[in-house]
Amino acid sequence: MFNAQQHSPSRSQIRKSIRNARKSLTNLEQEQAAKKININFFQHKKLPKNTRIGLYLSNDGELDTSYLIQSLINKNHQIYLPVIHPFNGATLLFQRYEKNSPMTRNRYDILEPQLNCSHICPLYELDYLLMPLVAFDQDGNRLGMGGGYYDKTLARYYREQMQKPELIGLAHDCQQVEKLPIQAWDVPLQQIITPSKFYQW
Ligand SMILES: Nc1nc2c(c(=O)[nH]1)N(C=O)[C@@H](CNc1ccc(C(=O)N[C@@H](CCC(=O)O)C(=O)O)cc1)CN2
Ligand SMILES: Nc1ncnc2c1ncn2[C@@H]1O[C@H](COP(=O)(O)OP(=O)(O)OP(=O)(O)O)[C@@H](O)[C@H]1O
Repeated sequence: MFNAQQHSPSRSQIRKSIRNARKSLTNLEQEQAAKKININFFQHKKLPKNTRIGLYLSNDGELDTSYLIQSLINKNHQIYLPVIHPFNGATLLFQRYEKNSPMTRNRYDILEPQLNCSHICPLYELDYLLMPLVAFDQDGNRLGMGGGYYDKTLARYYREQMQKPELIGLAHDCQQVEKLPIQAWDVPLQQIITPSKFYQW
């Protein structure tokens, strides 16, 4: 495990080192991790019918969500993916994703659904938000790609202590660090699922 306390690395140093670590995983390791996360998720979460789940399409060595998305769709749950807000460019909208949804690439070359306002779900109507992350620590703190998209999107949710959605991080085991240097706007996670562990705070 990366020992953040001993070397006191900055957020950007941790970001760089963990992004390299997850990008070095082989295709086989990624595939095995994706299958394990699928099993691990359903072992820990018993979903009522038609659960609304915010997810993401993997990029940059992130934990591959494709098996999990397929399983959730097969069980008739509703999947929503992040779309970078077309006007403010700083927060995320969550839009319904189905097998034939038209997709487009955002400014980071990540696939997102083509904006259709009638398919957007307000954040507070999602039951779960499964979030990508670069690094997490033993207190459930999350470090992302550095755009602040999730933190800005969740700012009101955190301030007003909303009940929904439940925030769950998905990560490879190698993305865990001992302690992250945190910032005032960081929104901690309630659970983190890795291929081998389930953390809850
Ligand atoms: N799969 C996935 N989708 C996501 C996120 C994510 O972390 N993962 N996001 C979570 O917020 C948002 C996108 N945020 C991102 C922020 C920075 C970079 C990135 O690659 N930055 C480059 C610099 C690119 C540039 O400025 O042109 C880099 O740091 O190398 C990617 C995504 C929305 N969708
Ligand atoms: N609630 C907020 N209000 C205003 N600015 C914010 C807020 N949250 C984050 N920011 C800004 O966004 C920038 C990036 O934040 P941070 O490094 O925490 O992103 P991240 O968590 O790594 O990325 P992401 O949430 O996109 O995965 C910071 O410079 C910060 O100024």
